[in-house]
Amino acid sequence: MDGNGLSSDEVIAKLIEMGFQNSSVLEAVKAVGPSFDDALEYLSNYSHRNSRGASSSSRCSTSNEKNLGKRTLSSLPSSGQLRQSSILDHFQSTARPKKRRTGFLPDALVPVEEHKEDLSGMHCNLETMSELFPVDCPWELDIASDWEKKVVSLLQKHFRYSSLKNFQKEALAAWLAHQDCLVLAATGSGKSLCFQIPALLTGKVVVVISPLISLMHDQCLKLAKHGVSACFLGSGQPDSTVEQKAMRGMYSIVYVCPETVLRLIKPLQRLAEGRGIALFAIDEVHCVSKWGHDFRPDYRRLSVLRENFSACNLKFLKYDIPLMALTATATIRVREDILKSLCMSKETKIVITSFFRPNLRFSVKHSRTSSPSSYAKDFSELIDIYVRKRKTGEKKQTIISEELDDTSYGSDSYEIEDSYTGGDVDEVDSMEENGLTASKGKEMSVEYLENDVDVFQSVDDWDVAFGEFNGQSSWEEGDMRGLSETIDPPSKPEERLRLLHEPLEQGPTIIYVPTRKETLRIAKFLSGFGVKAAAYNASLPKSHLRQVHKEFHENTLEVVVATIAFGMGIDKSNVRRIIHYGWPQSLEAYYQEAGRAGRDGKLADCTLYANLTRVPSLLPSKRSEDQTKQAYKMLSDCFRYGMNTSCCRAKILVEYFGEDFSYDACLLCDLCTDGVPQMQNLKEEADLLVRVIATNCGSTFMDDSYDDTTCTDIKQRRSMEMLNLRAYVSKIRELYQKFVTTDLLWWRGLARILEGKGYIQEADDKIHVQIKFPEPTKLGLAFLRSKGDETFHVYPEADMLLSMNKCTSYSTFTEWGKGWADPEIRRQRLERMRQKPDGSRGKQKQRKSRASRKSRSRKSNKNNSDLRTVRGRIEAKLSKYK
Ligand SMILES: Nc1ncnc2c1ncn2[C@@H]1O[C@H](COP(=O)(O)OP(=O)(O)OP(=O)(O)O)[C@@H](O)[C@H]1O
Ligand SMILES: [Mg+2]
Repeated sequence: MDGNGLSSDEVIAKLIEMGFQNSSVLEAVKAVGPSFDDALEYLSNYSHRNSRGASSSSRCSTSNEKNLGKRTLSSLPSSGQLRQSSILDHFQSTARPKKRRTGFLPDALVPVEEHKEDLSGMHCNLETMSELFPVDCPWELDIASDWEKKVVSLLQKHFRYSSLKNFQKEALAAWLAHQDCLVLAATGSGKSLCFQIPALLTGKVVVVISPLISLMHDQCLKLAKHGVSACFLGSGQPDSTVEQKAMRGMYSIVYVCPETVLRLIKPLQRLAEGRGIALFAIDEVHCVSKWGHDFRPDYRRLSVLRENFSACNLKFLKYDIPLMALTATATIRVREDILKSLCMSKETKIVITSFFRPNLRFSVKHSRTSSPSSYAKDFSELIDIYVRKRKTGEKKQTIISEELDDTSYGSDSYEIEDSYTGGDVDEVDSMEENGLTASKGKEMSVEYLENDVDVFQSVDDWDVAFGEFNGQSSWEEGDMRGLSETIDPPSKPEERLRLLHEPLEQGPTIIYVPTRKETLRIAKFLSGFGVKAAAYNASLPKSHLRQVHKEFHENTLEVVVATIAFGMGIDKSNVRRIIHYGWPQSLEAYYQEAGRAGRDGKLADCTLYANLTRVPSLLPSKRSEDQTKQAYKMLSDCFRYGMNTSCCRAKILVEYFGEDFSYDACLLCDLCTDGVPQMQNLKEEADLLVRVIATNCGSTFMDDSYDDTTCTDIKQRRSMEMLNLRAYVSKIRELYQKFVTTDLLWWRGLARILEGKGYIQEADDKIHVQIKFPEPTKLGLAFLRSKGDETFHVYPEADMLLSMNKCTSYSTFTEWGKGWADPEIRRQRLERMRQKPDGSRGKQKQRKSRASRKSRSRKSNKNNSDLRTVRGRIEAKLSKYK
């Protein structure tokens, strides 16, 4: 320390800052010791000595002199050995011995301190880089002191955000402490920033593992806008040089799919030794788990990251490179699986925020969701909203309403109107007819897809022309506008109540459907009414998908009708409606997709239209036995969510993810606003159902000693005797006249309620979405024996309410149908049919059904030939691009 309390390093740095040459300063300190005043005096004398007889080589170049500006203070030596201060000098003077490295400075390096900014955009070799950000240099010490301040300045500079959110702070603090971190935060909460900031803060590279190329592409584009260089690698990357450049450290953020990261272990190790890797971020990490909704086997192999990037394997590392795993949809079981599968450290910091999205308004509606007549009923409001916005003409409005009111509306009966006002009518024709309006382009029109479920896309689902994104200057006018509109979602109950009275703002809609075919059918239907709608599913041409993405982000599209292929991570702030048209496959998928709505914090609607009279059964086609079981379990949870009539929807959703919902109710969902149905005392019915089941299962079940978990011999026997719920309901109808007309749908709801109470359970080894082979439990038998309690008050569930509603239009529950379930009515009807003198009615019926079979087959032939024509057209068009 010198007399001013400065260390020798600080004395050196200060003198260099003042503009003295590096070598002179070192010589001065060597000569007079670490004293600032003495060294300054020495340098002054040195200057005089030199001005008298120094060689020109020791003088600073004249070009620097003119740059000195204010720095050439009168108090400082005015001679030529002073030169402009450079951060490189400072680092060189204090840096450790150089290591040999190759590579480039990142093209959009964004150093923290102001003076480092001079370097952005510059290309120099990595030797300089390693001086700036030496791998084993304790940059963390430098950053740790006031990292929050530095982050805020980066946030403002690049993203125009004023501060970090608490969970983002926590995640960054864990990373600074070299800890692994699992971030569980709601959709749209800003998880990406947790792994983007470390790249900006350190100048090292952040490697992000992401499941979809479309998602990587989206994020790279955004980063480029924010002035951060990024690229993605993988089979979707057409430019082979991008990978080499990335491995030499030219991009701050490198997105890779799991397959690629596994292939690139060695180059990544070299990158870690060169520019350095600040962090491995595993986004959408629920894909690791078999118990999650979107399992990707390659995600499980990511445990190699821990092995290959630990300090004990890579000697140049002081600490293991931290892992940061992020998701918005992980149940407790999935979380445990993630930690274990990725070999995350025992000290992994778990950062968890509420999964609650207070500005989302959830509701469930019954719909057959199967034909244009249901589309007409369910989408009339949507069509009105979008078409009214553009077309003020009364005529059009009337036409739409008339058409939509016609519930007998057949699949072939609607006319395609001019629609798609933004485009040239000629260009729209066949595309619109086929629901592919996105690209205005003449790409293709299809109705050729099988009824496929999009399970998941392979990582190379997306081909893009360019995979590198150079950070360009941030913030165009439009972006700024977008940002200023983002608000904090209402967390206080009174704020949420206020939302109730606000209309939805304008913005796009995403309709999620289970099958690829439906994406086309619904997009076609909506386009027919003039809505700018487009289909999106994994089997459509990449060029079309790209176009949909583009137009969706540019607000040119009003509605995207998609399978789950258009889900994870999509970050568009003003999506106002998410419609699920048909049962989703899990609540995780549902919440993930619903999470695309209202990311600007404003009110948004999430509506599930599902056929509440049918038990869903559509499952992914490729799955193991284990996965099948899990898939049924998840589908079952989803079904129960739809059937629920008594508990706030948001509460069910967040509790599904293991969160204690602290708000009681969201105040916005259909059940919070419309209220719950009246409770009913179903003691008699419940008693009856449990009794009939218990009686059939054998007298042992009525025995006091029965234990539903341990009695294996009974269980073996019962598999022989298993009756399904339908059979029990028939028995009840046979035995009790009173219940002859109570349909199966109603009993199905009651069975679920009894199962929920623990009175009956599934006897089958398989998992069923709805209890199928009921057997009584010990609790159920106790319920039968209980004499005192004569009430069993419950809320009827959605299917029970539907069956009680006489106006139900679905055929399975018509009086005619019900009649056949009644043995007496059935006997009478059969008798009457036999008695017809010439069986005329029977013949007439046969004729009718033959005619309808013929017409069906004609239709299907026509469809097939249409299909062939369309396919031909598509192939012809696609061949042009080959
Ligand atoms: N600190 C912040 N201040 C203000 N807005 C922020 C902040 N961090 C993130 N955001 C906003 O949050 C939006 C969503 O961010 P991001 O895409 O990272 O969400 P996510 O949590 O990854 O969601 P998902 O789970 O759906 O992928 C961003 O577009 C941005 O506008
Ligand atoms: Mg995300």
